[in-house]
Amino acid sequence: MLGVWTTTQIRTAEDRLLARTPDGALMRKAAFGLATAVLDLLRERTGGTAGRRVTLLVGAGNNGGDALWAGVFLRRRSVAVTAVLLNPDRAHAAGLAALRRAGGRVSETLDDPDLVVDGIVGLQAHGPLRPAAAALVEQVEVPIVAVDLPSGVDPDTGAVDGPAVRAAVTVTFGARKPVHVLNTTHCGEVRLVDIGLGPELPDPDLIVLEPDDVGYAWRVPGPRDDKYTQGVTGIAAGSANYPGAAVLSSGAAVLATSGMVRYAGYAADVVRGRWPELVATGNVEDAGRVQAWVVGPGLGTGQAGRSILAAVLHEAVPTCVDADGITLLAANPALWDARDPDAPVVLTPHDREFARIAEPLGIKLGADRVAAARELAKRLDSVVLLKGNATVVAAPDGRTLVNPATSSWLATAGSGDVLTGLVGALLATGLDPWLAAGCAAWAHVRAGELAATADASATADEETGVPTPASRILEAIPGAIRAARSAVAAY
Ligand SMILES: NC(=O)C1=CN([C@@H]2O[C@H](COP(=O)(O)OP(=O)(O)OC[C@H]3O[C@@H](n4cnc5c(N)ncnc54)[C@H](O)[C@@H]3O)[C@@H](O)[C@H]2O)[C@@H](O)CC1
Ligand SMILES: [K+]
Repeated sequence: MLGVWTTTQIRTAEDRLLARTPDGALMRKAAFGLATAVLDLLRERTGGTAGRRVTLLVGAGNNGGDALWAGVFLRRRSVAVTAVLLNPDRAHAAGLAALRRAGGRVSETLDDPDLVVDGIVGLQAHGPLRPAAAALVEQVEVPIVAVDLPSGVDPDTGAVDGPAVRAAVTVTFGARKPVHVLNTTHCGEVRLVDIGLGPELPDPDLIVLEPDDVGYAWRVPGPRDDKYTQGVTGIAAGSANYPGAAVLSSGAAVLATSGMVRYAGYAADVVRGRWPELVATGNVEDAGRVQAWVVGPGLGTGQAGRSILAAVLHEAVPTCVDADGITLLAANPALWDARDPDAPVVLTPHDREFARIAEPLGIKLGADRVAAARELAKRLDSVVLLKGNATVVAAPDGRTLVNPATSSWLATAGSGDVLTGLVGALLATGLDPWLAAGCAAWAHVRAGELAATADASATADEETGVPTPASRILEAIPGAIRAARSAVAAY
């Protein structure tokens, strides 16, 4: 499990650490780690380091100071270093003097570098890049190493509102900040340099699940288990017009766990034809006992869908409500009010569904997606899984995890139906609903990655992957589970 801390938490921890550390020591530790990453990238991109050219973009604060001190270390490895000072009067004085002594140059232009270091702004960043910085960044045609975070991106929300640095590598210090998991597109590869902050940090504000966390949580059958004891999943999805959603959600549940899956709805024949191991009936009341329901994908938003949703909520077991189920809930608050408050609910909205259900409660989905998901989770006393490039999963008690995307291939029709089936299957195993949603989101991303690359060792970025329809994501679920389970085995 990886921890993520807000900038306020980090500043407080840094102040405590600074108070018991000699002047400048932390910055030099940070800068040394930064220089190491720059050298690695230079080697990777140019085959060497000596004589290569690095330009530092230096802002007014300590972020620029880190860049200048890294320049000093780079000079010791015979790298030609140029510093462009965005605010010459306020550049970090000691760092600038040391760089000059080490033979670094100050220039007003980029000077045709092999690599650029973005030390424009760090923890104190507010709003988009200012015009002078934006103009410089726009001219850069080589890889950028961001100091602490890519300038122009909000450190706490990852939001971008105007020009911003898109880094190949981001080198951060002491602890991961929200930007590093909420906006992987602008951060690139994130490297964490230890500056001894650990003992000063409180509990993290957000967490990111790692493969072994998912592997531990994923229930597998033991010698005494049968098909019922592992949790039976019920799927109420699809309609006469949209049987596909039912096939995808049911399939994800069938592949996710070894327990039984039941289907209830208008697509029973189609679903049974595709998944013979599943037990299908026409309606929820006849489905038999399940430990968790999935309701919503492809249900339609008319009277028929409304009745199915009401029937599922009446069962009072852990339930994942998705897609049309969310739209129906938003339009029929009475259904929500009538549910058993002790039966956990996981809502899995995309942005528009989120707005439908949250806006009547006065909750707006703005730049701070974590805050919005938390607020809705609290207000509805439910787990909220807010889909997006980074998926946010908030529990009513405030626990929040982020599942960063590794590519955008999952943005495809039917992809959400697969995710819902995974959530439902994990709920049925009795897993804590917040963790169930988080593990499902992790497996979904991993399956998308496997499907897009067809290579278990690769991560799928836009350069190497191929479009991956939802049926392919579905087929890759066993590979994703295997990846999580083998991470446990390797431990
Ligand atoms: N405090 C510490 O213990 C450590 C701090 N470190 C570095 O210090 C950084 C924080 O330094 P500071 O607190 O000096 O603040 P920053 O360097 O983040 O900000 C400096 C200045 O940038 C300006 N600025 C704000 N938004 C801007 C924008 N959108 N475009 C252009 N300029 C903008 C502000 O006027 C601000 O004064 C961290 O990000 C990290 O890089 C590291 O050296 C590690 C240790
Ligand atoms: K920066």
